[in-house]
Amino acid sequence: MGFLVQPKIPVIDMVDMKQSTSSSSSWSSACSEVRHALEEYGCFLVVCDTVTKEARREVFDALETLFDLPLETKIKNTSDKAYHGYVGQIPFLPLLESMGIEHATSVNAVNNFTNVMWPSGNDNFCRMIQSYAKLVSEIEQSVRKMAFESYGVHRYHESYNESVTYLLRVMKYKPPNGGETKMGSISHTDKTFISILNQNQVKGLEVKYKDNNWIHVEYPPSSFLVMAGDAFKAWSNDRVHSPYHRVVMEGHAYRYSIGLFTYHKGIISVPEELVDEEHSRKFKSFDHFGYLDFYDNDSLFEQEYCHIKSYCGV
Ligand SMILES: O=C(O)CCC(=O)C(=O)O
Ligand SMILES: [Fe+2]
Repeated sequence: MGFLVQPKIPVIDMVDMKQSTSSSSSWSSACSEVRHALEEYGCFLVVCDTVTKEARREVFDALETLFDLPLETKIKNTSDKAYHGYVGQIPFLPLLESMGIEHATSVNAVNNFTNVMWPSGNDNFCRMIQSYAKLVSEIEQSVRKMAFESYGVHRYHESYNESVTYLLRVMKYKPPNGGETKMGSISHTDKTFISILNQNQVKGLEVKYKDNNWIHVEYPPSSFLVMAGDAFKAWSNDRVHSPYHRVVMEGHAYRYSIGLFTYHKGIISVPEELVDEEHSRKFKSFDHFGYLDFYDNDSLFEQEYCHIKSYCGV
């Protein structure tokens, strides 16, 4: 009789990578691990000590204070882009509230957001959030560099850096009352290139594996979940998997989470190196924010089908 082994999200330790040079064998084996995790799971947990325990705690304390602001203040978080401003009060998702801070690695942009929320200022919030976004954006750049390198297309890394834009989204999920749905967020794929997530001590995130079973995300200490979005899937000519995921709330505690979401200003094209006889072109060049609009206007947005294929599949 065999035992069923539950798949587990891979954990990649980057603490010791700082000393590695791009030509070292530990670097190239870490690049292969990143690629394997992205292709097999569409995500992995990265252990990284650049954001201290203290800084994480401060950020989650700050989120509590932010969401405690009156609703009329929070809805002032607006954007001309879908899913970039305040989201909440949704009848079929009563547990969720979230807000977005565009260009979150820039002090000025975070300052603008802070001044809308606290017209008399909140320097501490601004400093903490901008510094968190900056440190997490460095993790994003490292993992993207590793992925590009393992596909042999590192020459695109710098130009991608110039067109990347960072959205920091913060989420609050209240615990369900008896009888209320437990669904904190519907099953979806991210529309990003890469998303980097973190949570307070309250679990709830689940990722769908390729066998259709849901894996509960358990964050090891000092870790972040790196997840590929649909834009990465299309860029990689369908090699990278962008997994369905959802939040299911159990218990009585409030859950807070924070995600750094990357979008690409302008057009994304599959690198010519990733198209050959064995791998015919699967995606046309596409406008990343155009895809976000397409998804936002899709009457089937709640359904699990490949939205990116429908937008720009060949
Ligand atoms: O709250 C989480 O951990 C995940 C949130 C999420 O999937 C999203 O905002 O796209
Ligand atoms: Fe998501």
